[in-house]
Amino acid sequence: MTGVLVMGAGSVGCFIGGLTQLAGVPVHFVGRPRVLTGLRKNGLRLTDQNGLDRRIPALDLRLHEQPPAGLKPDLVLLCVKSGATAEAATALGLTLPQGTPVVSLQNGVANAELARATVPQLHWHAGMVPFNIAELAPGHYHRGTDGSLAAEGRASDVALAAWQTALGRMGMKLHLHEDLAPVQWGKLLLNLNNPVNALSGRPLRAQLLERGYRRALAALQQEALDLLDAAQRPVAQLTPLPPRRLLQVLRLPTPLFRLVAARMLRIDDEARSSMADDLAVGRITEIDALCGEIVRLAQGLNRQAPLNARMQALVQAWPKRRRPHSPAELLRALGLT
Ligand SMILES: NC(=O)C1=CN([C@@H]2O[C@H](COP(=O)(O)OP(=O)(O)OC[C@H]3O[C@@H](n4cnc5c(N)ncnc54)[C@H](OP(=O)(O)O)[C@@H]3O)[C@@H](O)[C@H]2O)C=CC1
Ligand SMILES: CC(C)(CO)C(=O)C(=O)O
Repeated sequence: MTGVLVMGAGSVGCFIGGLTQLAGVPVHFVGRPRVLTGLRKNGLRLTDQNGLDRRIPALDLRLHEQPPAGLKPDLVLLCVKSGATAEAATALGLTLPQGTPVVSLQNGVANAELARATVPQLHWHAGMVPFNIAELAPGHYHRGTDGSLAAEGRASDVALAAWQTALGRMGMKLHLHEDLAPVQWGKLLLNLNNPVNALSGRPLRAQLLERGYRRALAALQQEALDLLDAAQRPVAQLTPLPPRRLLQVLRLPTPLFRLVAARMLRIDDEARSSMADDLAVGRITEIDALCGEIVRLAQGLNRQAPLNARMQALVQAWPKRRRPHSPAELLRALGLT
């Protein structure tokens, strides 16, 4: 590959862009001054829970505040939060040659579609990142859980196939799917934990070890799964257990949950959801792309999604509250006691 452009150098962009560069592909990073300053000062360090610890010196990083004019990357990775999709897509559309492939590595099910509607001249692919990435220090990004990447595409998509090969050199798998929607819905179900985690104020592992938070998550997922069934939308299984079986496991008492969900609990002690990061620094969250998507799914069926709607309201009310919800408070607020 001659070059990859990362649009949105943050946790996902720096980690996956960094791996791509370590695989021998020149990578350009477009990001905010706060992030670029850290990268210029410290270089990029990538670590993971399996012992990865690699550095890219600052001098070897290609850093930009805007997509550079005249650049013709083989592939672009869109790594901004959902609320920034339209603006980032527009900036890409102004500089990239027509037909440049762009993979959205964002959560939610609608980002690639929104980008396509905003800038139809680029070639948009949905994508999915299953693992957690945290910025541990300026320039240091850490992967705290496992999993393989997925993207909408075929082996005949030259740039995607080349990226897949490059990532393979770094031990990272990328699965290509002609239709990514079932995978995206499967990921969205898992991401219904993002607001639970964010409102808990705890790291993911500690939060999942509290039965009250797991009951809240199971209720949100059950509401979503019932609606997905009613809408006849297939949902891919992204965890060792099928989604409905996972609901039962989430509701188990904690000692049993620890035993049955040992693999799910292979999470670094400090890992938090990306929404927890947003609440911590007062950014707009992706709640509309997660619970909001379930509420819209219900509306399309002339039904309601009261739990996901309440969760959406709780996250939106965070700036007034700014105090974590205990498990009992969260269950009460969702009407689950
Ligand atoms: N972190 C994780 O563990 C995972 C995240 N995801 C998903 O990946 C996506 C990215 O998440 P994450 O990496 O955590 O987000 P981050 O906030 O860490 O990174 C995104 C970065 O892009 C910047 N940005 C936004 N718009 C532009 C622009 N027009 N030009 C340049 N930079 C821009 C943001 O700046 P600013 O804050 O100023 O907008 C921010 O620094 C989200 O959809 C998330 O849900 C998926 C799986 C795991
Ligand atoms: C990996 C996962 C599910 C949880 O960290 C995530 O997607 C996020 O934090 O947004």
